[in-house]
Amino acid sequence: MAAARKLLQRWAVSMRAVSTAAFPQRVKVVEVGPRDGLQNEKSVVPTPVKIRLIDMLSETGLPVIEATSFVSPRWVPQMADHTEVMQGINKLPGVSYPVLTPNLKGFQAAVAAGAKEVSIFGAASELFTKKNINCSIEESLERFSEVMNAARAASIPVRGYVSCVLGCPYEGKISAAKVAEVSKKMYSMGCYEISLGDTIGIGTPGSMKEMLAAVMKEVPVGALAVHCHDTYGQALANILVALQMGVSVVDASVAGLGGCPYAQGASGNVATEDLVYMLNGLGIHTGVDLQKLMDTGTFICNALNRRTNSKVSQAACRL
Ligand SMILES: CC(C)(COP(=O)([O-])OP(=O)([O-])OC[C@H]1O[C@@H](n2cnc3c(N)ncnc32)[C@H](O)[C@@H]1OP(=O)([O-])[O-])[C@@H](O)C(=O)NCCC(=O)NCCSC(=O)C[C@@](C)(O)CC(=O)[O-]
Repeated sequence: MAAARKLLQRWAVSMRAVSTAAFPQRVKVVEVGPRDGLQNEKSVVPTPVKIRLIDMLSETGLPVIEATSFVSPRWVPQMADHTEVMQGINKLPGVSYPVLTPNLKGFQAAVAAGAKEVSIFGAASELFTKKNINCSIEESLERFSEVMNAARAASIPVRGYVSCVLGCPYEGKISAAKVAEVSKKMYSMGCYEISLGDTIGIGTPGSMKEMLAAVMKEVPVGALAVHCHDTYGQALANILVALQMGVSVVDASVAGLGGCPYAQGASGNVATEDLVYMLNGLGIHTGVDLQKLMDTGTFICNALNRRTNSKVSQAACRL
């Protein structure tokens, strides 16, 4: 493993020959593996495994680890142990552990379990919104404003997701104007950050550029994040375009775990290991220890009895 580490560092340094003038100097990596990664697992992942995963991720230097979601256990049984997870993890100072809350009920349960930050999740597609949270876009925004009011009263920061920004499993193409409209509404409500989700990983650098250009007219780039699933192998390329356009917050999932239960066939998010490797190569600071991250990926893949989706971890295993 020490040899693998040395080689990875050497490659990362040699890659810095690439001009980095156009990129942000620092990127905040938002780890979504414990939530986005595990919500779609067929067999129930034992709560102690989830807690160990989050505790290992906390030791890697990641600043944000999305821990779980306070959604209906009938809709997403895999997240039914949200309270036990929130109360079982070792919360390190300086790391935030946001959770998903679709409505006021979820928000109240999250706060009771000790959450200090939450995320609301909307979409730029009517059909996806219906399948995912059982309401229209307009109704979802009404529910979110109740969450925002309660969060404001409790001084809890709220992140907003907009799904299907580059395509929808039910409606197909989604216009950049619609993504910009929903993003603007969620930002105006008080979300401190809007994470733009390519839920089915169908985007390309071309469609990412067009969508971001439209959204950036409505929401400051400093308040934007990208959340790229890797279904079509485009995630890193799409993220690179986002970085070039000034985005400095990127979501990722350790070992590339995951998918959305309401987006059939969608694969996991970009693997955090691959993202950190690319950012290291660009000389962009993340504060994340790649080796510890790879060890964490190995832990969760062994626990789930599956192969990692991280190309970097696959390569390191062959060294
Ligand atoms: C939003 C609901 C609850 C509406 O579901 P509903 O059935 O319309 O809700 P309802 O208000 O009619 O209530 C029905 C029952 O659910 C209960 N209920 C109501 N709310 C909650 C709650 N918060 N927690 C626990 N229970 C709840 C409520 O109390 C009631 O219980 P009953 O009286 O029948 O016993 C449901 O559709 C749901 O839970 N959906 C979650 C779907 C989900 O988690 N999807 C995955 C996350 S999104 C994603 O992955 C995309 C993202 C973020 O990663 C970005 C990207 O990739 O694009």
